[in-house]
Amino acid sequence: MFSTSGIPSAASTLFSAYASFAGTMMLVRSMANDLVPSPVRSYLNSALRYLFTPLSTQLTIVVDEHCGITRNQVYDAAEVYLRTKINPNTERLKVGKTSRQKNLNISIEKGEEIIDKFENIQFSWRFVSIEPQNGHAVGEKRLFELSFNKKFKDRALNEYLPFVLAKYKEIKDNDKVVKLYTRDCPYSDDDDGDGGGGGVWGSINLEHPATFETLAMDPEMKKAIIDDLERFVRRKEFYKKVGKAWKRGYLLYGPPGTGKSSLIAAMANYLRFDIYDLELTSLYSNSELRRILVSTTNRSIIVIEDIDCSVEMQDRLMAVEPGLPNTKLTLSGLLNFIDGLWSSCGDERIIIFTTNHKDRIDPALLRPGRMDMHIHMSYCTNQGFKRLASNYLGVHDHHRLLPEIEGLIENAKVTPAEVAEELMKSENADIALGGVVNFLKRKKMEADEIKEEKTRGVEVQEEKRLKVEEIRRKSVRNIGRRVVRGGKCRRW
Ligand SMILES: Nc1ncnc2c1ncn2[C@@H]1O[C@H](COP(=O)(O)OP(=O)(O)OP(=O)(O)O)[C@@H](O)[C@H]1O
Ligand SMILES: [Mg+2]
Repeated sequence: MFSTSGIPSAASTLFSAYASFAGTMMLVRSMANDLVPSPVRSYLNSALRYLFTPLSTQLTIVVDEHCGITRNQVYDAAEVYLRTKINPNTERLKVGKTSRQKNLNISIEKGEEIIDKFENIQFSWRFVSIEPQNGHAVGEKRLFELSFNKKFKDRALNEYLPFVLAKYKEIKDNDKVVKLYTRDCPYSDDDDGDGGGGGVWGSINLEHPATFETLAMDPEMKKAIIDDLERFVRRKEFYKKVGKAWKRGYLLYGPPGTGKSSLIAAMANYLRFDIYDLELTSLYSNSELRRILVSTTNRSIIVIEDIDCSVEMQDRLMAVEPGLPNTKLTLSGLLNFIDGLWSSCGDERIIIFTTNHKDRIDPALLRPGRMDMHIHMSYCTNQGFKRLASNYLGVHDHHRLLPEIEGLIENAKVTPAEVAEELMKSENADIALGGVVNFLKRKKMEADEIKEEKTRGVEVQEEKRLKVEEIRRKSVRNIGRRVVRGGKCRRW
C-alpha cells in the first residue's frame, strides 16, 4: 500500500536508515563502554562537551565551605556579606540565632541567587548545597558560586573579594558581644571557638550600658578621648613603621563615683573590645602574671583598678621561681614586663589604670611616655548635669529648676553618681529635680559648716597661740624684773 504513493516509501527509507544509524551508534557506545577505560571515557566526554558548547563570557569561582579541615574564610565572609544584599526578589531565606548572638542570623537558602553590583561590575552569587547520596545531612557539601564577566577576573580577585572580606570583619565586629574577663569568675561562656581568653580567665557578657552618649563629662574631653581611640585603631601601619608596639595606655583618676569604671565600659562598648579585669593583689608569681597576660586576646582592654592600692605590691615578695633569683614584683617591673610582652606579641591592646588618688601612685606610672593620656574624672559640672537630666528624665534645656541647679552645682562638689541617685528617685521631673535642689542645698550647708568649723578651729588655735605668747612674754618680764631686782643685770 505504501509503495503505490512513493512518498511514504521515501519516509520509510529515511526512518529505516535512521533506525539502523541509531542502532549502530548504540552498538558503538556499548562497545566503547566495554572497551574504553572509564577515566579516558570521562576525559573524552568532557572534551566533546567543551568542543560543542558555545564559548562563555562568564567565569565562575567556586567558594567551598572548607579549606581542607579548616573553614574557608571567604565562604564565611560571603555568607555574612550576602545577608546585607538580600532583596525583594529573594524567595527563600534561612533564619537562626544562638544564645549569645545579639541579632537574628538571616541567610539565603540553597539554590537562591543574589546579584551584587561593585563599581558597576555585576556579580552573581548562588548558594549551592550538595546532599550526600545516602540522604544523610552529614557530609552535605555547601558552596557559593560567584559568576561574573571573565574580563573582570583580576578585579574580582584583587578588589571585590577583599572588599567582601573587609565588610565581613566590620559586620562581625559590630555584632560582637563584648565580654568581661575576670580571674575569679567560676565559669566561662566563651564557647565560640575563637580561643578568647580561655583557661585562666572566666568571662561573662559585659552588660554595662555605659556609652559615650550617656557619659556625663566635659564634652571636649569626651571628644578628645573618642578621637584618640579612633586614631589608635586605624594606625596599625603607623605603629609598625615607627617600630612601636600597637598599644595605648590611659590613666583615669578622680574621686569615687565620677565615672571611671563607666568610662572604661563606654570605651569597650565603643570599640567592641573585651575587658580583662586584672586584680594584681591576687597574683603570686611572675610566671603566673606572664601566663595570664599571654592568655589575653588582641583587641582587648586590660584594666587595673585602684592602682594606688594594688601598688602595695611594690615591696611584695613574689614566690621564688625555680632557676630564677628571688624577685620582687614592682610596678615599674610590671610595666616593663607588659611593654616587653606586647612588643613581641599582641596587637591593638589598651591598658587602663584607675585611681582615686593620683598623688599616691608610683612615679613610674606618671613618667612621660608611660601612660598616653591622663584623664581627670571630676565632680559633676553643669554640662554633666544636663547630660544626666536628659538620660534619666528626658529633660533637656527647659525646666524652671535648671537655673537654680546651675547656680548651686558648680560649687557643690557632688559626684555624678550622687546626682544620678537623686534623679532616680522619681519619674516625675519636677519631683526629681526638686530633690536635686534640696540635695545640693544640703551639700552646700554641710560644706559651709565644715568651712566654718575649720575657720573656728583656726581661730581657736590663734587664740591659744596668743595666750601662750602672752604667758611667755609675762614670764619673761617677771624674770627680767627678778633679774633687775637681784641687781645682776639691766632690764631691757
Ligand atoms: N560621669 C558619669 N556619667 C554618667 N553616669 C555616671 C558618671 N559617673 C558616675 N555615674 C553613675 O554612677 C555609677 C558609679 O560610677 P562609676 O562606678 O563609673 O564610678 P567610679 O569613678 O568608677 O567610682 P570608683 O572610684 O568608686 O570605682 C555609675 O554606674 C553611673 O550610674
Ligand atoms: Mg570604679
